[in-house]
Amino acid sequence: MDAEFFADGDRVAVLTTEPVGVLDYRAPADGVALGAFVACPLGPRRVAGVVWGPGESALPLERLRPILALPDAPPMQAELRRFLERAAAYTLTPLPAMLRLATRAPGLWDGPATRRVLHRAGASPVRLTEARARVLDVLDAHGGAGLTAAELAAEAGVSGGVVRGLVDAGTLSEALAPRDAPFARLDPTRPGPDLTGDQAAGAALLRAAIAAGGYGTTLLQGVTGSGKTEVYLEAVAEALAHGRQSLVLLPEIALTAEFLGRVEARFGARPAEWHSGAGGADRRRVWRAVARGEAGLVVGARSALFLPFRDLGLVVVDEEHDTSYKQEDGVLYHARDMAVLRASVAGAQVVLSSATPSLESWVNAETGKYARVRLSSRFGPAELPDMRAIDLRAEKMETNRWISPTLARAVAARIEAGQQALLFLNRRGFAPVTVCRACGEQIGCSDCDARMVEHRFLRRLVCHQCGATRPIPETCPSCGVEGRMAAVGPGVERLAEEVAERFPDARLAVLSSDLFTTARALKDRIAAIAAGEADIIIGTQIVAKGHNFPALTLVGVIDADLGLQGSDLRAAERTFQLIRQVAGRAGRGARRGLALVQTTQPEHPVIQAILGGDDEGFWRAEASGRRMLGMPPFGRLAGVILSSPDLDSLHDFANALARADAPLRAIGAEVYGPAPAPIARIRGRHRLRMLVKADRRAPLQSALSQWAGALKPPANLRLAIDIDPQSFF
Ligand SMILES: Nc1ncnc2c1ncn2[C@@H]1O[C@H](COP(=O)(O)OP(=O)(O)OP(=O)(O)O)[C@@H](O)[C@H]1O
Ligand SMILES: [Zn+2]
Repeated sequence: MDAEFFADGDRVAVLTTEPVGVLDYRAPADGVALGAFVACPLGPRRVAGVVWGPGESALPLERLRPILALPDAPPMQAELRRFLERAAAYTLTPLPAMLRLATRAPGLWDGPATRRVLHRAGASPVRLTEARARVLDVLDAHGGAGLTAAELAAEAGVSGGVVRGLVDAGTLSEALAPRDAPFARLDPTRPGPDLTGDQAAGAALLRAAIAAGGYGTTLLQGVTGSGKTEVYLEAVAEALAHGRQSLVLLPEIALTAEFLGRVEARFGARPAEWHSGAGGADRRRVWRAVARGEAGLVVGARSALFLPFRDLGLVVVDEEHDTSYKQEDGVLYHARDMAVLRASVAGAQVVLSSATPSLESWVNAETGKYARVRLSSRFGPAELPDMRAIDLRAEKMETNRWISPTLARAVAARIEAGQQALLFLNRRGFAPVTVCRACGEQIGCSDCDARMVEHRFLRRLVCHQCGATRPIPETCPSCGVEGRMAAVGPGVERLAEEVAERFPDARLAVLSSDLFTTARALKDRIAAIAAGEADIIIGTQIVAKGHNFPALTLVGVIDADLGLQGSDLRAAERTFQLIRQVAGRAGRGARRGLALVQTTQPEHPVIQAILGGDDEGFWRAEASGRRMLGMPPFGRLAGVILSSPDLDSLHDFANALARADAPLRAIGAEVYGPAPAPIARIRGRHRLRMLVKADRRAPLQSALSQWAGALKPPANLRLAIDIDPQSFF
């Protein structure tokens, strides 16, 4: 067994966050623990690292430089170190890059500043006014941890004078405490809502799994509005009762506002929040509270998986099918898979929650690898929406109009009745294509193989690949003819224009990620919609996820065919999930909802599956198709993306790589390509793709690293390997 502590002058190996990886150093005078977060000199700089084990270099001890341990942070647990190693091996990511994900809390090294906080010191004052009682309640809710006078006054909703009065009376006294304010303790003994039979059975199963300890994964498969959140909060309660921490991953930070409120209603306090949009001080506070075990529940984005939990007992992946769980740049990882990996290392339970699970998770539940909890009806009187297709071939569509007469009538009827309607179009901007009517030229990005998208709110064309913008031209850049540039096709902004013309008195809300500069603004907008401050909501896929809009009774899908085009392996699955999810926003209140799906191919099997309600039949058909082709989850894929500004050297290297495929053939894998990527150039870099397909049990990662490691790419060429790719652009 490894030593757990290194004394003064011992030789230690430190994993740094730099590309050099592990380097040997000398333990400092006070010694240092295995896993300690340290700062170590590297040339003229000081870099972050973690003590990874005993040093192994042959350098004389006096040549090694000493390290500095991070004050008042517990060492990284063996569990997290093992997880980082296994995640690195699985995703073929260098370990230092993996460690960077686990140390992304700015200001960790700032001095241990203190702040003045108040504690209970004496008996309650004789004159216990209601305001004073509130202050004491707030302090008690924080479990004895102190708060500053200002925090206390704000949280209790009283003036500073009330707090000062309690100090003068001797009930509170001031002390110095570490700078970061503590998190209020969540109380798992508070009663939850009365669960329905299905919900109670599911909650009991999850609670028992947590009480038993150890790893396990459960698929929580319940229709939209069935109360999945209530059920997994019972699992959180059980983990809290056992003194273990929980992590709830949400696919969209706009969803956290509602979730925080529900946690507060259930446990009497708010959880810690972790996402990249949070400020540095907030992140440092969460990181430390998580490391010390003081934060019982963290809600966050996928990067929260790399937090240094003291005792992780539960990970929930809400909307587990959501595509945003796959990180598509930098370290390429899938948060759902990494959640399962981390939990298996930590001896924790995983709950994957969805109305429309990924085929991967569905198959794992079918084969018994995952347990399953089913919720087959909506909570309370709410029913699942009625779903119908609108056959666009039979509708009289005006040019440059996207709302069919049938859909327009349905919208008008809802507004008349004082209800909300949602129109869904998964396309940002005003129009996807700007074309010259004189010569047919389509305006493209100068650095990418992509058309520029008109954004009318910005009054500019935007490249959705690289973000480059330019003014909307008056004259054609190709033929020079003036005044013939035209917008072709719809985006949400154009749809909004049509809605404003057709329903001039309706209040519109357009939800598209690019229209909100801050997460706060988006959250506020969503809360306003839920409160009824809009009649018609127009949105991209951000409206499909988990929102509760009680007055919403009609969902119109503008173009159901959009996702069915192309040859993407998951086109059918994604379309099914997206349309089902967005339809699931309708009729969550007292009135039954209706979803109208505009399509030119109502007989298409995927459209039929969406309308028909035979979900299990759809997944079975998808699964058997994939099994026949040896595609995931029945076979394994790795995408290889090669990019370079220089096309010739890119081709040469890709061809050399393809010829050197012996290590891949040795495991029975097939190699396809190289071929130009569907988006053949991004930010001035040409792109080629290869695809490696292997048997489910083949040692794919080791073969890939042997293969790609044998050839040295020329300068400027980047090679990225995407294990279990979700996108193929
Ligand atoms: N047992 C219960 N008691 C009271 N309210 C409940 C109960 N179960 C569910 N609800 C309420 O029903 C609504 C839907 O529940 P919830 O949001 O948990 O569903 P969901 O399955 O997560 O939905 P979706 O998949 O669409 O996000 C919520 O407003 C929730 O508070
Ligand atoms: Zn571009």
